[in-house]
Amino acid sequence: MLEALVIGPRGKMGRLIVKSLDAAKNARIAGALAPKGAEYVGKDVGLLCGLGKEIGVKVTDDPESAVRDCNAVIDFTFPEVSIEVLKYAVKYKKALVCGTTGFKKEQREEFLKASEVIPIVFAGNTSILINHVYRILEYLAKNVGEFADIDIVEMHDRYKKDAPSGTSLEMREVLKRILPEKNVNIHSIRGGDVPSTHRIIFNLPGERLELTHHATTFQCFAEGAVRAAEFLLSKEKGFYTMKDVYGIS
Ligand SMILES: NC(=O)C1=CN([C@@H]2O[C@H](COP(=O)(O)OP(=O)(O)OC[C@H]3O[C@@H](n4cnc5c(N)ncnc54)[C@H](OP(=O)(O)O)[C@@H]3O)[C@@H](O)[C@H]2O)C=CC1
Ligand SMILES: O=C(O)C1=N[C@H](C(=O)O)C[C@H](O)C1
Repeated sequence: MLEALVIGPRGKMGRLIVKSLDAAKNARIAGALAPKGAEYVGKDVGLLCGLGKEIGVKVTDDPESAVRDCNAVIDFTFPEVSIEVLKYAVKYKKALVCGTTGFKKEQREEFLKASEVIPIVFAGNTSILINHVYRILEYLAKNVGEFADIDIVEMHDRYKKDAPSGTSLEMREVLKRILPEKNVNIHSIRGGDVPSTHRIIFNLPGERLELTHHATTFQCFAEGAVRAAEFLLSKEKGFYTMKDVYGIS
């Protein structure tokens, strides 16, 4: 059974992850970790996250006990926070789902290194459809990429801190693996309350293909995160992506 620790339960994603865990059959919310001294430390997680009921688990700001008392950590916060969380996950040998974006290269490498000890899903986008889009991009890159001008346009709400989005960077990585010399521009737009849109444009002389994914709510990301944590329970160590979680070959 999944006994998950949610990092940042008051966050946009943190709240939804708590809700998804509450709705999942074989899962329990083992804990919720807030920043040191946050005013909601000690509150019941169910009430904080809008479940409309107490679940008997209090928000804590003690990472040691929080990580020790779970079997998987789900973290959608900030790069600096996630790097701290990673250290505790390694110390207590716990599975880790990291959905945070905006990492520097050196920070990403720390996750790779840690995956020699613990199982990690590292994913800039946990939705099922986006992970199928990655597969479609491989196909297009192989078959028409050489002749196409390729651009990625991503749009998010005005509160999103990082740009380009983690998803658009992953998309470019997928394309560059097949077309290392190709210039793929990313165009980032921040505004209003758009949850998440990614459009990949393949421009050929005389024709154009536009592939667009819209997340209409953030629920798809939260459900993907819980599925990733469940996936990790049978793994001892290793670096996984959502393609592994969804079985996309
Ligand atoms: N992989 C994916 O599919 C997706 C990834 N994301 C990524 O997830 C990340 C979070 O996004 P979002 O939920 O919108 O951000 P929010 O700003 O809404 O939430 C971040 C949370 O982190 C908490 N936090 C800050 N410091 C600490 C700390 N030291 N310990 C514990 N918690 C801490 C904050 O707490 P407090 O509220 O107290 O300030 C806040 O609640 C971003 O990087 C975003 O890009 C988002 C959606 C999908
Ligand atoms: O709203 C966000 O923040 C999101 N972040 C991820 C990203 O950076 O790609 C995934 C999704 O686009 C939502």
